Order: sequence, then C-alpha cells, then structure tokens
Amino acid sequence: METFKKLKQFYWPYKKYFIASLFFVLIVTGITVVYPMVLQLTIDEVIMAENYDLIPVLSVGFILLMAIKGITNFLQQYLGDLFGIKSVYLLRDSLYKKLQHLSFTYYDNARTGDTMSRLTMDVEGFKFFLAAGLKELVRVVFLIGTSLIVMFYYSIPLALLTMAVMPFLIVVVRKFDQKVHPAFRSIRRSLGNLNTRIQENVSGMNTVKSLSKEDFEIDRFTIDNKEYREVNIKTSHIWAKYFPLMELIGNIAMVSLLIFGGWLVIEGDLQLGELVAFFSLVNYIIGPLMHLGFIVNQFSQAKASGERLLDILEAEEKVTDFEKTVTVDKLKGDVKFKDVTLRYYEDDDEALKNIDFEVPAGKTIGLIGATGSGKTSITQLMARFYQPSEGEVYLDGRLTTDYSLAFIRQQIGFVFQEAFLFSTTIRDNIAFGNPHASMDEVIEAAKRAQAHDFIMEMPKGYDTMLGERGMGLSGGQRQRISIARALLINPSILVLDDATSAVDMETEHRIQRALKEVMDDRTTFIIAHRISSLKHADEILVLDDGEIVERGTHEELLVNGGPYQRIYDIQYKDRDAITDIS
Ligand SMILES: Nc1ncnc2c1ncn2[C@@H]1O[C@H](COP(=O)(O)OP(=O)(O)OP(=O)(O)O)[C@@H](O)[C@H]1O
Repeated sequence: METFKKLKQFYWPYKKYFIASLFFVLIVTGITVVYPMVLQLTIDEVIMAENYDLIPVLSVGFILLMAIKGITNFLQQYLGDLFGIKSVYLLRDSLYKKLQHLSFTYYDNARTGDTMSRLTMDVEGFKFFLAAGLKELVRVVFLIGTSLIVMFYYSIPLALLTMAVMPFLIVVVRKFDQKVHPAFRSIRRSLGNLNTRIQENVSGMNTVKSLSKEDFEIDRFTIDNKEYREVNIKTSHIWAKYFPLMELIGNIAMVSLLIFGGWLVIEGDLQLGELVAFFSLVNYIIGPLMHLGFIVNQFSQAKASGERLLDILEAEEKVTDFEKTVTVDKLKGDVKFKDVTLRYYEDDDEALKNIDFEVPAGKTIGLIGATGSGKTSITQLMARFYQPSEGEVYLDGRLTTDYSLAFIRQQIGFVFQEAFLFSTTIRDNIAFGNPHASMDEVIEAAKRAQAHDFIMEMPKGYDTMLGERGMGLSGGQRQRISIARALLINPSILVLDDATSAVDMETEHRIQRALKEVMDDRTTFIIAHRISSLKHADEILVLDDGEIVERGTHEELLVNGGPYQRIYDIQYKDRDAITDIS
C-alpha cells in the first residue's frame, strides 16, 4: 500500500473521475443483482402461479433495466479510463522531468533500455490498475456483499453453506498473491534487462560488427531472452496451479448447493424460482472471488511497476540549486580552482587531487595529460556536473554553488569528443541550446566551426535530417556541428574537450583560426592530446593521475625537461620520423 500512497499525488487530483466511475459501477452492480430476482419472480409468481398477464410488464421492466445498465456501464468504463489515462499522463510527465534533473552520477549507472521499459511498460501497468483494477475491486466487493444479502433473504441455511466455502477461496487467493507478486517483479526486471540488451546492441552495432561479435551478441541475447521466457513460464505455472484450485473449490460449493437446495425444494422449504435465483447469485460470489485472483494479480503488477517508478522519482538529485542563487546577466569568465579534490564515489580513488589554478577572463587554458589523468573532470566540476569532494570552484569570484545550475550551463559551452546529434534537422541540432537563434546566427556559428561548406553540399542544406547518431556524417563533421552548437549559445567559457580529435590537421588549423576570433573575449579550455591543438594557449596545465604536475606556456614547458617536453618529443619525433621516411 506504501507504493500507492507515495504515488497518490499523481492520481488523487483526478479523484472526481474515479468517484463518478465508482458511482456508476455501483449502479451496474446493483442491477446485476436484480436480474436473478426478476428471474425468481418470473418463475415463482408468473410461470408457477400461471399469471401470464404480468409477462409484458416484466419484459418492459427488464428492457428498461438493461438500457440503464448499458448506459451506466458505458459511463463507468469511460470515466474509469479517463482516471487512469489522466493520472499516468501526469506520472509520465513527472518521470520525464525527473530524468532531466537527475545528476550525472545517476546516468553513470543507469541503463537506457531499463529506463525506457520503466517509462513505458511500467507506466502502462500502473495505468491498467488505476483504470480498471481498482474499480473492479470495488465492484467485486459490492457484488459479493449485495449477493449475500439477497441470498440470506431467500434462504439462511443455503447462504451459510455458501459462506462456508469463502474462507478456503480467500486462503488460496492470498497464497496466489504471495507467489505471483515476486514473479511479476522478476518479469519486469527481466524485461528491463532484455530492453537494455537490445538498446546497447543497436547503439553499439559498429563495435559489434567490426569485431565480428554478432554470434556472441546473439548468445548473450539468448541468455536474457531465455531468462525472460523462464520467468514468464514460472508465472504462468503459478497461474495454472492456483486457478483450477479456485475453480475446484467453486464447483464443490455449487454441487453442495445443488444437493442441499434441491432437497429444500423437495421438502417445500424453498421455491423453485428461489433456487434458480440462488444459483445465479452463487455465481456472483464464486466468480468474483476467483476473479479476485486476477485483480490481485493486476494489483501485484501495478505494485511492482509502482516500485520501479518510485526508484526513479525518489532517486536523489545529487547536484541541485542551492537555496539562494545570485542573478547575474552574464559571466565575465574568471575561473578559479582552490585545492579541489574529487572522488566520483565515496570510497573511490581520487580522480582529482588538490587542483589549484586561476584563469583570468578571456584567456585560453590548455589541459594535457594521459587518458584518465583528470582533464575532463576539471571542466565538469566547473559546470557542476559533479560536486567537488573537497575544495572550491569559483566563477567570477563566486562559488559555483552561488549560481543556478541553468545559468552556469548557459554560460559554459561544451564541445565533447563524442558529439551527440538528435534525429532532427542540422539547423535544429545547431540551435539546440538556443532555439530562438535566427538563421543568420546559425549560419554564422556554422561558418566559424568550419561546418557551413559541407552542410551546403548536402541535398537539403541546413534542413537535412540527421539520424540518432548523426547518420551520414563523419566524426569530424559531427564535431564541427557540435562546435557550432556550443558557439551559438554565446558562452562566456568555452570547453573544447578533444573537440577536434576527429578532424584532420588542416581543418583543425582552420577551426582554430576561426575560433581565435571568438576565443578572444571568452575563457577557453582546450583539452587535447595533440600539442598542436593547444600550444597557443596562454597557460597549459599538464595533468598526471589527477594532479597538476607542470604548468606554463608552450615555450616554457618545452625547455624544462618535464612530461610536456616528453610528449612534445614523442609527437614531433614521430613527425620527423615520418618526414624522414617520405
Ligand atoms: N563518471 C565517472 N564515474 C566514475 N569515475 C569516473 C567518471 N568519470 C571519470 N572517472 C574517473 O576519473 C578519472 C579521470 O577521468 P577523466 O575523464 O577526467 O580523464 P581525462 O584526462 O579527461 O581522460 P581522457 O583523456 O581519456 O578523456 C579516471 O580515472 C576515470 O576513470
């Protein structure tokens, strides 16, 4: 119940639909119980008493009753669906919003396929219970209650006999629930795994094919597919075991009633019509009691789904806005790291150790070092993708936490090594961070990023549609679109994280020349492995294992015999070697 209580905020605002739907359910159920009573009247008061004049009256009454039942049935169904649909709309919306605000730490561990299955299958599972299950539960309880009252009215001993069966049925239904709930959780989890496998396979198809790992992938999928099959079979087994048992108990009750009721009729203690009516009524008890298993099943599924949805809704947003944030129009671009240490997880090794540096606005800073030395981590701390474990990061002399997250991220333009392009037009991809930009501004940014020419060569120019991973574009072209995207937000701080690694030296040179102009009035961080990419920086920080081991200009670092000089020697010796060969 805890799960449903926690999710109340999503369905309670629409309670009016639920209450109205319940009202009509009660009318439908009431009419259902009247049917056997009409049957009893027809047999005992019309046929047995030979009062055939009453037939037209009874017929008209019956038709009227059916018409009312039809209309109320429509209303209860429609309003119930409305309740479910509106509630999950709100739920889906909140889940998506939450996903937008969850911090990077969450996504470091989240699996896309599993998240997708939560947002689709689990939301649907929850909706089904809201729209149908909950109402069905009320209908069943009401139907059993009213049927029992009418039964007691007809014959107390027969009603007691019926009631004697109920505890057995209830025990079986409860046992069924205990078994079926974990089974449904496994189904959901297994489906999440399956979706993850498919999603990762499609996303990583290049790697799979280039390493000829198709068979390996098929085997891995088969394992997950088998697991999904097994949990479904297990669940089906539970169903198959419990439902016949419930039916058996129901049938025993019917046979006992037939024997005992028949004897009462023979003895003259019960009228024939009453026995016939009783049989219909018994069906209204046994049937719903067995159906209760189905409802419990839906309830279990909804509970399992609800728990998975709460996992997302209650996930901690590790990086959030602090209570008081300052409002500034624009950052100048001063950056200062004071004794910053970063551990991605509490007991993890330090990814950054005692990082101390200062960059005045407008300067260009180069970050170089082996892979995993902490270059990207430095820039991510600036934009508060993560929180430093110790030390402080300042922008324009204020702590990064003094600003709102949205503001900081508007002010820092990132170009990542892996440029993600959305499946929309090139124009929209460039304007993603600034959708109100004019076409001229988009073209200007593209020109600076050396992207305009190749875009114009495409059949539809800026209106060319791109695939999810920028299908049809080379790595270098994707990077240039990503640079244009970053430039279009007119950031005070620009971070080029290996942003030109996929373009040839000549294009890199052209991009750098074009960027020089835009870099003049903004602080720029260039992360690169190639010395040629950052040698013009005002200061270069050389990182090793999370520490700054050297700093200075290109010229200074070339002569002090440190790691930078070694990198230089390797890269330029290579060049000389190549020149020698040719
Ligand atoms: N999201 C993360 N969760 C846990 N550890 C991380 C995460 N990102 C980076 N690390 C670890 O932090 C260290 C520094 O990583 P970082 O990405 O900053 O290095 P880098 O110098 O930018 O490397 P590269 O040149 O390969 O991009 C590495 O040991 C890495 O494994």
